Amino acid sequence: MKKIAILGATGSIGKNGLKVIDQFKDKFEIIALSANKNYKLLIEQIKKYKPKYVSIGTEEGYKAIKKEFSNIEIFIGESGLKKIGQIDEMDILLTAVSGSIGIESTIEAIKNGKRIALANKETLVAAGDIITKMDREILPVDSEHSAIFQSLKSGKNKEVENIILTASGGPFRGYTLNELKNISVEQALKHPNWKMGSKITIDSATLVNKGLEVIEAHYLFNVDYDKIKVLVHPESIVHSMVEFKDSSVIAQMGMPDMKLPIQYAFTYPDRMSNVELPKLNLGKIGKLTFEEPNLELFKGLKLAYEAGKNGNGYPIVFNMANEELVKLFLDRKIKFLEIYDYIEEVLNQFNSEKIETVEQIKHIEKITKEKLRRMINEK
Ligand SMILES: NC(=O)C1=CN([C@@H]2O[C@H](COP(=O)(O)OP(=O)(O)OC[C@H]3O[C@@H](n4cnc5c(N)ncnc54)[C@H](OP(=O)(O)O)[C@@H]3O)[C@@H](O)[C@H]2O)C=CC1
Ligand SMILES: CC(=O)[C@@H](O)[C@H](O)COP(=O)(O)O
Ligand SMILES: [Mn+2]
Repeated sequence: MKKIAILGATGSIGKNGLKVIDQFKDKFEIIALSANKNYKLLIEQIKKYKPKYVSIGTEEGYKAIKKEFSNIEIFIGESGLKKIGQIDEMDILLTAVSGSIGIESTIEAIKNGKRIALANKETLVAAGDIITKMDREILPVDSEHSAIFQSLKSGKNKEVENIILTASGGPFRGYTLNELKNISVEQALKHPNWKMGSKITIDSATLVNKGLEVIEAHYLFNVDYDKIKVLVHPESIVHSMVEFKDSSVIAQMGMPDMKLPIQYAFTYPDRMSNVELPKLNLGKIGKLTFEEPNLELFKGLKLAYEAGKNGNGYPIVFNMANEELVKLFLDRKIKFLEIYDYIEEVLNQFNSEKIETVEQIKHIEKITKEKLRRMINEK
């Protein structure tokens, strides 16, 4: 039995992770679960999966869980997430929180030699310079990176010519600048193919998600940015591709369902049948289409390439500015295109520094948030 801990069990990836575990009761068991605000769902999950440890984000949630369960260890807040990362009995940590809040827990689990099933891309974007220096086993859960990981098995790393990340293009593919000016929150939350949490859904609409994924791919696979390409593929069936030196292109395909990459990260190097996973029927789908992304209009992707290439703290600023701006957009405090404007402005004001510690990351994140607040208030 492999023991799995889930950071962010109440979210979209967390719940899909639990659905995978439901199919393999003889192979996986839950050792720990975490949530932020949704303690009611966490309580239901505790009843079903009987974890030994849980972590919750709020005092109210802590009290409610404590009242109901006397036999589990309950942690709270950011330090609670870190403690989940330190659990010795755990075999695999599924990092399914949204945002760079997952950094410390992920680093703790890596230090302890645990397998990371990594969905939480913001953590790798912000802490890639630290994490890539550690001995680690990271199995990508992000659908594109799982596809690349699988496709890379067809050749040697030094034989890779290009990594081609596919992008759905989001709900605003083909829109004009004028049409993008007055996008509503409701429009931006309608992803054409995937049902995901609100933060990543907005990131998909701005193409910042693809930008984060470019940086994620750089850190995961140690590939230069000029070899990481993005191709818009509105059907989200080809999850990504690897082009090798002999011009052979290997792609991984499947229906858009996150249970597959989650399961592969749990079962790797084995593959297992799961009746819950939808079969791909290309005959029924008919056409697969591809087009180049519009980097001038969807500036989030262009800014991500620049931040990634600059390195030295720029990816931290890019990511944190975006996290804050997405919250403001969801709260209807800024407009859709202002996400790009403010990211660009805050990146322009940053002075690069070599990243060696988590404290540095936290400091840069704090300064970024302060700068943004000032910029927005002064506007
Ligand atoms: N959803 C998807 O299909 C995909 C997601 N990803 C990545 O996976 C990660 C999770 O995405 P998704 O599942 O969609 O997100 P959701 O918003 O659905 O879930 C986020 C989870 O993290 C918890 N959480 C949020 N903020 C905090 C915090 N400050 N402290 C502790 N816990 C917190 C939430 O708790 P609560 O609900 O209790 O408040 C929830 O359990 C992201 O990094 C995303 O980019 C990658 C590929 C696909
Ligand atoms: C499911 C997944 O991995 C998401 O990151 C997805 O890729 C988002 O779709 P976009 O291609 O629209 O960003
Ligand atoms: Mn993805």
